[in-house]
Amino acid sequence: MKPLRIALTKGRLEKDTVALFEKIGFDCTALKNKGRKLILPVGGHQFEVVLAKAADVITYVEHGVCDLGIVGKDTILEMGNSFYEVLDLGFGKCKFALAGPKGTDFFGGYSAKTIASKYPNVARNFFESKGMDVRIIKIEGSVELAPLLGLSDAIVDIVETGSTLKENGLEVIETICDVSARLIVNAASLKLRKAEIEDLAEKMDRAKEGKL
Ligand SMILES: Nc1ncnc2c1ncn2[C@@H]1O[C@H](COP(=O)(O)OP(=O)(O)OP(=O)(O)O)[C@@H](O)[C@H]1O
Ligand SMILES: O=P(O)(O)OC[C@H]1O[C@H](OP(=O)(O)OP(=O)(O)O)[C@H](O)[C@@H]1O
Repeated sequence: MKPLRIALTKGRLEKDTVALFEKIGFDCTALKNKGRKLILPVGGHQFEVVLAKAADVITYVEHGVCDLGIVGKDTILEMGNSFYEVLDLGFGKCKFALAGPKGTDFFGGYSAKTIASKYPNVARNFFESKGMDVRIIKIEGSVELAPLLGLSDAIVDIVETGSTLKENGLEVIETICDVSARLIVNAASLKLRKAEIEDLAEKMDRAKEGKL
């Protein structure tokens, strides 16, 4: 049987994923000593971990070239989902928030607002749910710069500790929703390799709860 292929978001979610796999008892030596290699065996040759950017994790799972993926809820909310989200992994915890310059009355006044975000769809849905018409500008990173430079009135972005906002004179105006890492599964894989996938998800769930 070929290994189950798991797309894993490079960066912040890697360490916690390795810790969870090791709690289950999967050998992560190759993943921990990966160098520049992008496809690594985990748990002997039971699994193959593919290291990818967050949005690409979803693309690979949707197209079925990876059976499973580990990705933040932020990326799922932004990109939509034609896959199954089977488990909240309980790490990579942060929030989506609307934030702006400290002390400004964002919802006061009648002028049309401009919002900068790396997550334009999340921002659009948030303002649509409020019945507010805003202009949204897509920014690729360090979104906090946009209001500081006068490009936008506010931002929709991830907040974890709040340090980036604080150090740049910004504050949360409204929290939008919680974000954490999720286990996602390709629809066909879930049918064809149901037992293996359910077994893995159950192990990850138990390890997360400290029951292994
Ligand atoms: N400050 C944060 N605190 C906690 N989790 C975060 C934080 N920022 C991002 N995340 C989560 O970790 C995931 C990966 O973030 P990471 O910063 O590693 O890469 P990225 O922001 O998607 O892309 P880039 O490589 O361009 O920085 C995010 O999609 C989100 O779910
Ligand atoms: O509340 P904090 O703990 O300060 O974390 C929030 C920051 O972390 C993320 O940025 P990241 O470091 O991923 O860089 P980016 O802005 O380039 O995406 C996010 O976009 C915020 O800027």
